[in-house]
Amino acid sequence: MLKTRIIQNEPTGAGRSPSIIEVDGLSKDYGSVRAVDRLSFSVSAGTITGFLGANGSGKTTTLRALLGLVAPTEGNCRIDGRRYRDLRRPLSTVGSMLEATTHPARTARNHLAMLAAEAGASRSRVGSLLELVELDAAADRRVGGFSLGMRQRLGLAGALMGDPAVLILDEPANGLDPEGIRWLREFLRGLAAEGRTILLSSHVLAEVAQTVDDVVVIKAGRLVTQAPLDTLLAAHASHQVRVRTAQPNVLVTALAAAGFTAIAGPDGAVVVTGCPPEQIGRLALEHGLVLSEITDETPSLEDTFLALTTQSEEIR
Ligand SMILES: Nc1ncnc2c1ncn2[C@@H]1O[C@H](COP(=O)(O)OP(=O)(O)OP(=O)(O)O)[C@@H](O)[C@H]1O
Repeated sequence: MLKTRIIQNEPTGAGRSPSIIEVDGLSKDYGSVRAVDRLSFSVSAGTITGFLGANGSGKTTTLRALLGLVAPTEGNCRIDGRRYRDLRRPLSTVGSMLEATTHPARTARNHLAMLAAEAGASRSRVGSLLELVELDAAADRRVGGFSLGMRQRLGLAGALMGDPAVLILDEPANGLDPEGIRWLREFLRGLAAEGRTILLSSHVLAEVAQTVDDVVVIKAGRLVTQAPLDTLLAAHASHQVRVRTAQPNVLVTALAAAGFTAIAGPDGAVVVTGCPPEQIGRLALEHGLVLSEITDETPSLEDTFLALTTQSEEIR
C-alpha cells in the first residue's frame, strides 16, 4: 500500500499557496550548439506535466536552467514567481531529481541524512522518507548495490526532503520495469493529490502517458506543443482502418451515410478514418458485404509522439 502523506517538516505543507513553473523565451547556447531555442511554457499548480522530447532535444538543459544550474543565454525561468537564485527557501520550494549523483559507498540513510542537514530538516524526516519510498528495509545498505528502481526512489526521497510544493524530475521513469513505472505513477499521483506541482521529463511518451495531465513537447530545443494529454491524444489518434471488399463503392457509400470518411484507393482497399473496426464490420454485415481484410492502422501512442517530435521545421 502506497503511503504518500508526508510528515510535515515545517508548517509549509498545509494550505500551501499555488506554485507555478514558467519558462519564458529561454535559449541556451553551448558554443555553436543551440541546446534550447526561445522556449516558453508554463505549468499550472497542482498538475503533473510531462516534458517530452527525443534524446538531445534540450530537456535536461531546460530543467537545469529552471534550477539555476545553467545560466540562460536569453530568457528567464521562474518558480513560484522568482528565479531559482532569488527563492528565499529554495529547498522548501522546489525539489529536484536530475542525474544520480549518490556516492556508491554511502548508505541510503547516510545519503538522506546529508541532504537533511543541507535542507535544515530533522533527522526523523530521513526515516519518514525512507518509509515513504519503501526503502526502509534497505536503508543501511550501500547505494552502489541498489537497483536502478531503488536509486530512483532514493532520488525521489531526496527531492522531497524540504517538503517542496514543486518537483522537477529528469527522466524519473528511465530504465524502470513496468512494475517500477506503476509504482512511480501511483507515487507521483499521490504527491499531486496533495497539491504539489510536478514537471517530469521523458523521451518515451508511453512511460508517462498514464501519469501526466499535460504535456509540453519539444524538438531541437523548440516548443512543438503544450496541451492537456487528452487533447493531444484525441487530435492525433483517430481510428484509421484499411478494409477490402469486392464492392468498395457500396462500403464507401454506407460509411459516408453513417458520417465517416472513407476513401477507396486504386488498389481496391478502402481507408476509413474515425470509425472503429467493429462498427465497420457491423455496417458491412448490414449491407451484405463480405470483407476480405480489415486492418486497424490507428497510430500507436509512440507513433503519435514520433510524429510530433519529428515534425517539420515550419511549426517553429
Ligand atoms: N554542457 C554541455 N556542453 C555542450 N553541449 C551540451 C551540454 N549539455 C548539453 N549539450 C547539448 O545540448 C543539446 C541538448 O542536450 P540536453 O541534454 O539538454 O537534451 P535532452 O533532451 O535532455 O537529451 P537526453 O534525453 O539525451 O538527456 C544536445 O545537443 C547536447 O549535446
